[in-house]
Amino acid sequence: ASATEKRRWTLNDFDIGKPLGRGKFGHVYLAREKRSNHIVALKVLFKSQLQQSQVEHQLRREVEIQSHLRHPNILRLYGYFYDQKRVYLILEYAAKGELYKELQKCKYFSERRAATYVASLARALIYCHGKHVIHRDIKPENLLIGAQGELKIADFGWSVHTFNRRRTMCGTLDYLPPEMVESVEHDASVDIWSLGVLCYEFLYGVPPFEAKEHSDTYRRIVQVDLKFPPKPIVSSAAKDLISQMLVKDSSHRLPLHKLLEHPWIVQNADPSG
Ligand SMILES: O=C(O)c1cc(-c2cccc(F)c2)nc2ccccc12
Ligand SMILES: [Mg+2]
Repeated sequence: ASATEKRRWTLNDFDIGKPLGRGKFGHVYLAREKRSNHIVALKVLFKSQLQQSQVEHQLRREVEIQSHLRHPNILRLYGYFYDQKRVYLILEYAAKGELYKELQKCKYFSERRAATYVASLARALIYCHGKHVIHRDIKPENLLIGAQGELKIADFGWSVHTFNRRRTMCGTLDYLPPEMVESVEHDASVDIWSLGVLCYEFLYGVPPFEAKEHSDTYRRIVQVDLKFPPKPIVSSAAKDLISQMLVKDSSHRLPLHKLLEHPWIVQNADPSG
């Protein structure tokens, strides 16, 4: 049987290593599965916290979705188990860590690096949409970097159909498309919008509709108040792609398969992704 296939896991199956980070509901640790020596990331969530925030059903559903997705640019969920106080998620270990830290360090990315990331995310989203999974939470905090520098979508904010109002209350609005900030029904094209926001942030170092107050960000999103600063210098091909994704009418956003044929992606993205 493969090292990480469906089994009844317990904490004794793992040697626990250094903490990799902390989230709202608990910590993530480096861990090694004893039988296979397979290195994983073990996410430890406190049941009390999950109950307080009333997210246990969302977590179950997202774990269900995540465990069935298989794509090089989507972080694997190998399994889960729980004890009296905690829920443990057995996750793929992304050796080069969090993308948002890399973006903070570099300030912004080269056009080749940005295009390579955007193309790999587009392929991952085409895969998800093909399985009727809408991500809805594409932002730097939810992206990790694998050992070969490849991007991995790492968030459990996945959901198939429900719209979690609470999420928009506490999370940043920056990445939400008009139809979500206006709380009208939405479809897979919300991910095209968020990918456009991400592409802008990769190239300029800040998201396009950033403002001091939530209310100003809200207004800039619904008005699609898109401006390209003079610095850093960005090619018109990149601006053209972003302008075709950040379109208010969701049915007029550039479809993801067309994105992969856009000149800026074809000329700049590293095919290996
Ligand atoms: O005590 C439980 O049965 C329990 C199970 C799970 C759970 C079960 C499968 C997958 C998953 F992600 C989480 N989550 C919880 C969250 C709060 C309190 C209790 C639980
Ligand atoms: Mg998240």
